[in-house]
Amino acid sequence: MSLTLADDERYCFTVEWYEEMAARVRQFQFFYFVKAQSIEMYDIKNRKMFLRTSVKENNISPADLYLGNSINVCGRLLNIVDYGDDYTRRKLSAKKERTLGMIKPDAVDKLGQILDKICQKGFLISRLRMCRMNRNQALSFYQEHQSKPFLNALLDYVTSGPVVTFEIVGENAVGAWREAIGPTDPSAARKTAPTSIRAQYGQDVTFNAVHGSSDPGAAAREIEFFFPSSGPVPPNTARVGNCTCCIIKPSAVKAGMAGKIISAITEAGFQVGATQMFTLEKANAEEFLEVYKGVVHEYSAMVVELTSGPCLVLEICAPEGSPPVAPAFRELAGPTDPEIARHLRPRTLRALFGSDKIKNAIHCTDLPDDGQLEVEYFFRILDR
Ligand SMILES: Nc1ncnc2c1ncn2[C@@H]1O[C@H](COP(=O)(O)OP(=O)(O)OP(=O)(O)O)[C@@H](O)[C@H]1O
Repeated sequence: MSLTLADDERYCFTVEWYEEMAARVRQFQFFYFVKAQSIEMYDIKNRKMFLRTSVKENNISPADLYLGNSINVCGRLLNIVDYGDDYTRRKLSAKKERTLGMIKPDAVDKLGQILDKICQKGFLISRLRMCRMNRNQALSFYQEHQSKPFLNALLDYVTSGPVVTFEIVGENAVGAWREAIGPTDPSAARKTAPTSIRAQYGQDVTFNAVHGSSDPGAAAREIEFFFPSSGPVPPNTARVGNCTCCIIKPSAVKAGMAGKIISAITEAGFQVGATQMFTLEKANAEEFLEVYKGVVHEYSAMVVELTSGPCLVLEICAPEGSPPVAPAFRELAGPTDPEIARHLRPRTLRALFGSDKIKNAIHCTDLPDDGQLEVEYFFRILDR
């Protein structure tokens, strides 16, 4: 018996797409049919069907369907702005709680290890950026501690260097993340929650490595602080000096390899000057990869891969006075094809983390002179 769409479980959302050619935001009803594995979009203003496509072709799963997320459907970047019906709201809202996590300055050099641990604990990171707060911003973030005796020490601490902030989405995200980080004081954590993040990476009650929102209200406010839809945010930390660009590709992010790749990069002596999660529109991916158009016959597949989900962009830097970083980083990246890399250079990133020529774990800048340009593209032009 064939399944009609009317019998199928269906999730419905309101989504927005910024149509660049017309410079306007268009609204659609977005339908996700669970059993049929199909997607339909209905143009709200023009009251007609806009497109019908398959879930597989667009690499979208129910885990991607939550408010605030951006999904790529047929090359269009859609922002999920609201539930489209009560059934979807009831069914999905409890499963899609959000919270804010932060890696504090003393633990940012453990970024790879902490991200890996977050991933192993099964959390989904939906947005992430490295930034640096000034004192006023830190005071505003920690407004509930204005009268606490430790306020000054706390402000000194969180403004002493970059922090990495991220949004986690999932069932009971606030409580689950608080449990994962452990008690405020790392020495207590080492006794009562030895596998928690503070037990493993925290030093003392002030320098305790990570933050987690205390309740859903605080989470909403803190997410808005670091990821507002408009208005100022603490700036990203890109230095754009002796640097090169590395993109951990969507397939590697989805496979949970981002933390391990970052650890391999820092263990090889490179510094991560800045990092941010981006979900790219087709037009941006085409623009970024334009140098390969007509040169590399996998160009179209590279664009599809780069737009297939969130990627993590890193500014790779070397310590002061080092030789140009781009050629050295290309050595660590290894040959484009992971199969060749595994034969010739088995310790390179693509040999260790890539699966094929397109899903080869990372993009890295080809020509040394382009390193700054690629870093600027993400951190000066596309940032937010
Ligand atoms: N007694 C203290 N002395 C010094 N610093 C402290 C003290 N208590 C807390 N802090 C610092 O202030 C931060 C906020 O304190 P709070 O009581 O909200 O703890 P928390 O909720 O476990 O931590 P966070 O809000 O960072 O997730 C702590 O994470 C820690 O860095």
